[in-house]
Amino acid sequence: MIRIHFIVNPIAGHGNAPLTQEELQPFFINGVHDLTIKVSEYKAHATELTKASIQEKADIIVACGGDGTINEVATCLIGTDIALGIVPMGSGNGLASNLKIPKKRRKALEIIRNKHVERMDVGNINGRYFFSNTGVGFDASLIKHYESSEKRTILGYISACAITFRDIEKNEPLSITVDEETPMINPFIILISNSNEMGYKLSLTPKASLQDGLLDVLVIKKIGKFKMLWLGFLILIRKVHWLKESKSFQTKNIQLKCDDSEFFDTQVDGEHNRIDNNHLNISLLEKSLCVLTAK
Ligand SMILES: Nc1ncnc2c1ncn2[C@@H]1O[C@H](COP(=O)(O)OP(=O)(O)OP(=O)(O)O)[C@@H](O)[C@H]1O
Repeated sequence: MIRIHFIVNPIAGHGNAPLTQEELQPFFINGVHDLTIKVSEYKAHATELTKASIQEKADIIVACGGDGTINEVATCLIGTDIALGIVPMGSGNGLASNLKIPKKRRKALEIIRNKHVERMDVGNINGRYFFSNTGVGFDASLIKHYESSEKRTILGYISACAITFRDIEKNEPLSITVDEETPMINPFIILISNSNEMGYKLSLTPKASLQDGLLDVLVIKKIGKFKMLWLGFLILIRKVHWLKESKSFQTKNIQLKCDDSEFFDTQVDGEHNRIDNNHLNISLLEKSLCVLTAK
């Protein structure tokens, strides 16, 4: 018997399409697959449910949600032989896109049934894991405002974007050093990515691979508002490297240091995460997660 546990985030992707036992059963075989559905009731609950599923000897644990849900589930599976399945139900679904797991539920469930396992790299930022990307600067501020608005809708996103733009000029100067290089004052973004997709088919690190043993880093120095509009356009056409204030490179390990603050506001797989340390150590665990993908 193959024990498959589905951990469902009911609010992911605005919670419009819950997953039910009736919907799942036709894709699996009675007597071969033993299905369990668990619903996450609050932030970080998916991690508790996954730990319980590991105790219950699940063979496959499926994260049903977006990158935040995947992060909570997959964090418990690192270094185990339990395969992570994904049913993309989030808004952006960055990691699922990189893994070519379609949003069409039937196709995503077929991938789980077919059980084709690959190993992928996992990032680590000061002890916390990330699977898609992490970063400081504009994206971290945007997500912080988005989460505090409590409106997980496109309007909430637009309003968070407007507040982040407005506040950019007001921010206290923060001097940030990347590795041992010259400090930068208020860099626009420092994005460290394992995946080539950020969600919504957007990418700031199109050359990133989940299996190359490397992190792809994008650093954009402080830029003015017109340059930000130009950057927005370059993101849409996947040509961020045309911006002369940008620098991209690959590495296994990167250190960030902030001289003017005792903490970093970061985003980790699209969720705000305050790290109470003025030093960030970001590294990679090669091929440490088993994930189900299309062949
Ligand atoms: N029942 C719940 N009520 C409120 N929040 C929840 C609940 N269950 C899970 N969460 C939280 O929901 C957050 C968002 O989840 P997730 O990232 O999967 O969806 P999304 O934001 O729609 O997708 P994406 O990240 O791909 O854009 C996660 O931080 C998770 O901890």
